[in-house]
Amino acid sequence: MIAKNNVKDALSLYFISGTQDTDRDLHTVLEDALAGGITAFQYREKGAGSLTGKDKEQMARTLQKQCRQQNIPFIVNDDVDLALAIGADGVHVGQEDSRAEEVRLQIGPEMLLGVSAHTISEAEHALQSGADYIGVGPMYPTSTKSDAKDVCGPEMIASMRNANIDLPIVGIGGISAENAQEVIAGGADGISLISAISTANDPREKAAVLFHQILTAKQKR
Ligand SMILES: Cc1ncsc1CCOP(=O)(O)O
Ligand SMILES: C=C1C=NC(C(F)(F)F)=NC1=N
Repeated sequence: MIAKNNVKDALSLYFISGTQDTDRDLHTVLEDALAGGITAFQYREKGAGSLTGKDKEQMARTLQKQCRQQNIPFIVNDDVDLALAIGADGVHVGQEDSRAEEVRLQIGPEMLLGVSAHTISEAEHALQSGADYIGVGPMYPTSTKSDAKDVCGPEMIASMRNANIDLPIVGIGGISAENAQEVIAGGADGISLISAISTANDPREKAAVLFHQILTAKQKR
């Protein structure tokens, strides 16, 4: 179980993927990304052709093992039952209905709870619901999530900080090596991304470049 006192560091370079996000074997992509220096991984199996049931559980268990070997937190998107069944380090849920409070009761105080937030009020609600971190976005246009909300940009993170929201925040949506620094400059503790790594020719190299960008941006703050 990840120590809750260094969630901000753990979220510096937060890779998210499901089998739908790459043409390669996801295990290989994750292995490369871990070698490149990602600090957290979220298994997000979503959309047409995604794994379900036992296949999904087996995939989750093998990916979790890869993360465990590197002492990297393994988070499950949405599927709380799966997260509990395999003893994941955390779950990430959307803001819809009062899901976050319910999920916190289901997972207990130890597991990490991540909540998506698109506005200051959603961020405050997530905080009250017991979230350990919030994912704010989309930072930039993205084609990875078809139902993504309007682009809010790193400015949204800055306004959350000005509203004294000091929960760990990761920016998400359309993040690449070219704009990662802006997201950190906006006040994020880390960046989370899918396609920049899942579709990279060399996921290891890409992760290393992104990690360096984040360190550089954090030193400039
Ligand atoms: C899951 C999610 N939530 C907001 S945007 C997004 C997709 C991010 O994918 P990418 O990093 O490829 O833009
Ligand atoms: C929709 C999402 C929004 N944010 C995040 C995270 F980056 F983890 F915070 N994960 C998601 N699946």
